Amino acid sequence: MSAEEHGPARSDRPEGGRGPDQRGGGSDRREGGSDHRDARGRERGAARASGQGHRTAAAPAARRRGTDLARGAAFDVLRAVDGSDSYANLVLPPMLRDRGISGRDAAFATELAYGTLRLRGRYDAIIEICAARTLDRIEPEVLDLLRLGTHQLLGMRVPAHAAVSETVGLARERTGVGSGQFVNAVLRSVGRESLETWLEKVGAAADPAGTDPVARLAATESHPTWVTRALREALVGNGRSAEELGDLLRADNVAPHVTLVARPGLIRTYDLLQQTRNAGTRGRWASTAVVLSGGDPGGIPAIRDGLAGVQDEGSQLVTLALAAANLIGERDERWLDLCAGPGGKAALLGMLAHERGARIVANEVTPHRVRLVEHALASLPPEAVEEIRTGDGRAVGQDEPGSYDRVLVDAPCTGLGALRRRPEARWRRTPADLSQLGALQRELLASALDAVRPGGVVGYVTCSPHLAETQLVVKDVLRKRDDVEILDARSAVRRVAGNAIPLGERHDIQLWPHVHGTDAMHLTLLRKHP
Ligand SMILES: C[S@@+](CC[C@H](N)C(=O)[O-])C[C@H]1O[C@@H](n2cnc3c(N)ncnc32)[C@H](O)[C@@H]1O
Repeated sequence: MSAEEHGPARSDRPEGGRGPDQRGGGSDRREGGSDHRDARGRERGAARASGQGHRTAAAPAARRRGTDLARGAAFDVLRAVDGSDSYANLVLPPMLRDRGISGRDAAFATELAYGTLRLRGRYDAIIEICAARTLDRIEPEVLDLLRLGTHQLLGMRVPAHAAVSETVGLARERTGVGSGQFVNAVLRSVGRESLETWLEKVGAAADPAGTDPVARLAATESHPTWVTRALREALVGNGRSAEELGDLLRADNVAPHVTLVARPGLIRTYDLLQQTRNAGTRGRWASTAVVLSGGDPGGIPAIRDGLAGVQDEGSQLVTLALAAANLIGERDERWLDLCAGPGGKAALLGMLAHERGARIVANEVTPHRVRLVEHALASLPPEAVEEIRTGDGRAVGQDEPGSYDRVLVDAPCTGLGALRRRPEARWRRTPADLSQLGALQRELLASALDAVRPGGVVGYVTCSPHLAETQLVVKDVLRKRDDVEILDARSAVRRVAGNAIPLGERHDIQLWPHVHGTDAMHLTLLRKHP
């Protein structure tokens, strides 16, 4: 899972660890990865020359074994995701380690597994056409093999003969000779057309009358239709054009660069940059952000020592903005992170508080995620942290009314703003999640507003742009109270990101992957009347 996490606890990785697509061993930033591969799918030409490829002196037989192992690992990841609800980014890295898959083979396996999962919707539509049968009439294991083969053909540009023969070989090994023939026939059919032609066909199948561009985009850009419609509504509801939808969906299909946060007071951004040895550049918006062009963040000393972490720039920005918001009244000494696990924002917030002589309380409901918060805050000076506690954030407002100067509610949400980081997430979520999470989001925000002192500020944050999790939650909670005003969060964000950052007409903030290069984070700043 990513450096940040959203939604009910499903991942147990400390902030400093590698997130989805935040691994070493390669990058699948292209929609489908490198386009320079030799007959066995290895990178060559520009990709190797740029140093992305890991050079080895391995003999051809050993190389062959490497790519076979990589394809086998990608298949096993898809099976784990399908069969046991596992998360690809939690399953793949240890699998690569256990099987001794490294360097270019690890990069190949990563591209293959994550890219296939992201583009599954698109590939399923193509496979259905080529197999001339509905997907429910294909064995799940065989379907995964077809998806992997299709991604090699259309997403990774592995030469067709290698993509087909290697996948057929894997099919024979894993699912029997009969399935090998079927896989061979379907993949040959896939390989007969270009990606562009397939996108035309898939789009036409999804929108035969030519009247439903959203259904067409959902199919071609591989998002569930309900998610696609919700993202369109979110664009429009935030004053952006529905015409941007394609760009947004395409941005979701590209793995983001790993972004680091230099925790203020622990390390300067300049010094973190030095430690990246020319692999890092400054972030676009947050003064704390360093963007890596490649490599393993775990190898950077500041990450190992907890002076820096892996954190999306949007997460940094909303945290910095909460700290920059204007309070009324002098006191600014107790800050609360109501939903802190696994602790990325709490670590940044804690250091921002410390710089000002304030202290943070980090609250989290799930005990094992409290351990992650403890890990994330371990490198902070003891005087920065008042308490790390296990508790239901919904009770804090009643238990400690008016106690805090600043409160962060980074609410559990669908995570629809971080799809680029979580290869399978878009296929897991359902509209039913919205109502379950919506009730919790409202209660947590109401509790935070009770817990903040008069004149204090609450930051309501989601990693989802869905209107039902953002604007509607705030509207509903405020309908029941008259002691709160919505601040113009744009001025706080401009103070920390500069005036060039594109923001809309609204007082709340919605960031976008295709505009800001961040996750689609939402921030509303609310101040209690003094
Ligand atoms: C979006 S994540 C927070 C991410 C975190 N701020 C970070 O940057 O690392 C939401 C967290 O809220 C927690 N949570 C869910 N229900 C809660 C509740 N009732 N009270 C407190 N925390 C809750 C989840 O376990 C999850 O860890």
